[in-house]
Amino acid sequence: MSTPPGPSHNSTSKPSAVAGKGFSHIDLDGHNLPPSPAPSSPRNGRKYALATELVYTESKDQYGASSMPIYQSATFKQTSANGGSEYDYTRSGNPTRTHLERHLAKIMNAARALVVGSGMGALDVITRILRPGDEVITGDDLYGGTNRLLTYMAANHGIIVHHVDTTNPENVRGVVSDKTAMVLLESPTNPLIKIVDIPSIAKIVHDTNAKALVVVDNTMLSPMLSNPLDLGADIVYESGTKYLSGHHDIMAGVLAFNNPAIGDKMYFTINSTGCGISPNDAFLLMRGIKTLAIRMEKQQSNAQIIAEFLESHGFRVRYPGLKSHPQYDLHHSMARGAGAVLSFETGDATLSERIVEAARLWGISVSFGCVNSLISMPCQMSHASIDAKTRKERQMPEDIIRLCVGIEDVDDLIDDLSRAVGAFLLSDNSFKTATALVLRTQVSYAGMHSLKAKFKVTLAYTRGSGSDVPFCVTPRFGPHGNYSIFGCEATKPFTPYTVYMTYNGQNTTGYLPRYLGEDGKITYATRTPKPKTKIASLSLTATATATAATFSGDALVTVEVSSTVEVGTNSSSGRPPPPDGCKDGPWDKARIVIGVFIGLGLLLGVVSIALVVFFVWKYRKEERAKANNGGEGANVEG
Ligand SMILES: N[C@@H](CCSC[C@H](N)C(=O)O)C(=O)O
Repeated sequence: MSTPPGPSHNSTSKPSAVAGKGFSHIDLDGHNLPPSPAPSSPRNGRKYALATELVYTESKDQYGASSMPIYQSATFKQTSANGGSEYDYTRSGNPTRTHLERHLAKIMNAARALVVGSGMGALDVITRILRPGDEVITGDDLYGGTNRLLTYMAANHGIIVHHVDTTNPENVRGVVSDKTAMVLLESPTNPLIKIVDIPSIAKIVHDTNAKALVVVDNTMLSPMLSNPLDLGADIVYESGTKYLSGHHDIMAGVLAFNNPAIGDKMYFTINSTGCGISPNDAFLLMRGIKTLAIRMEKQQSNAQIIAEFLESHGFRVRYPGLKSHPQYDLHHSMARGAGAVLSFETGDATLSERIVEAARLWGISVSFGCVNSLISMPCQMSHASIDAKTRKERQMPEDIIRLCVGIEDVDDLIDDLSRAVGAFLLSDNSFKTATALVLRTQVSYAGMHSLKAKFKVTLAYTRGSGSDVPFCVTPRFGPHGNYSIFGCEATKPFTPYTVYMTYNGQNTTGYLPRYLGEDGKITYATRTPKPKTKIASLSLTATATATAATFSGDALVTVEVSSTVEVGTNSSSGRPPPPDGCKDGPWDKARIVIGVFIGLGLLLGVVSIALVVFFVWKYRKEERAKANNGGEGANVEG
């Protein structure tokens, strides 16, 4: 292996005098540099909790601007021909970028951070230290772009890449050697959400080869949830396009290190190749970072609810916030949260595709970390650059759907997902899953009565077109006999609102049961835009057993289901149910009448005022005209 300008690889070494020191005018290859290539981004040191540090900045702006201005300038005037100023040229450095880099170094627990134009740009800077013959060890599940760059380097630059299952550190031990120049890790991996034991791998690697660099892509967790430098990594990089900026309106890549020699090398490449972030994007990234904590908290709590929702409906969900994740403990030993990216499988790639395309609120988009929720099929999108054969070898499920959860109202997200998922689950060969949905039927009810009832439900399903076909089966009992509909059903958390139903082939939306008759008959309140009555604590659980199930084509199929419903409450909240199903009760009618009266009264008032104003105006006008006529006459005569 040839020797690039080499870092000491001592991951424990403390920051040198990089901070605050004038930049050396001799570069790593011993050349004299033009004056003042921009300096470093020394760590200011964290004093407060991370959420505080994210918004707390110290800048030496000449006017004390509380938000670091955008220095939209390519060049900087110097006080003498041989330097004298901190900046000369924005490729080398720019005050807006330096401010951002200092801030990032602080929140990433790094001695130094550097920012470039994209996450892949950051990896490019890192991998430029590799030389022909160098070996790289990386995962068998990793972001498609990373895989593409490594494959390119293997084909063109003589790098040897080993893909191993990094969830087992022993697999890394099996290939690490004195030829290993870099071990490149993701945790969680993208998109299979596998967890990698960074501290164990870092130890194995450094014990075997002190020169090998452990590099971690921390994009999925962000500094909010993890600091891989504290776990033994030598370099951490992130796509700033994602959680750090949070709005999918810029591209950015961040690199951070503790070893100053590594920092100098990375800076050398950035200055030489000109990939540093622009002042404008540096400003936007800085602004985004300030809201990282609040965004991540909301995204993460939404993700947890959504993961539980999908899991409770029988899907195989990959998310480290779920106890069922095989590496739950490992993840939480390294990170402060589970993040907001999860994936799940449907068992069929075409079905997954249809689900993704049926989503409305969830945008079909690559990337993650945005305030908006996104849905994607990695094999066709973010990881499409990994060829199908390799994907198969690496056991990447073609049907995997990746969800990147945003900050929207979680009930809306679940509604949309339920509808998208449900639109296709009750199709052809998927009935088993549909049955699972039926069995988990659980609704809440703002009722006042107690009920113990046994009943038999006949469920009819007409396969419709588009995504409006509801997915879950909810028994409906009305005064006109027992019949059934398919409705989008909430489990946990309870979604009090929309139910998508088909009854007699017609799609309609409405709410979960509001009315429970004295006779134990339940009806739905349909076509109600918002529930007027707060859903009370009463819960109704229906269990059902499917006895027959064959769906084919567009045929109407009848499924016999016997169910038991138990409801028990004496809740006194809410108003009494109307006597007959969803018909409006006396109070509803009274409210309509009162509303009409108030409306008419208001209208009458407005019209009366307008008339009075008009007549007063008319009267005054006539009076003025009369007075004017009289005056003019007098003058003429005089
Ligand atoms: N067309 C792009 C796809 C970018 S995917 C972005 C990303 N990091 C993710 O995981 O979604 C490409 O080919 O790189």
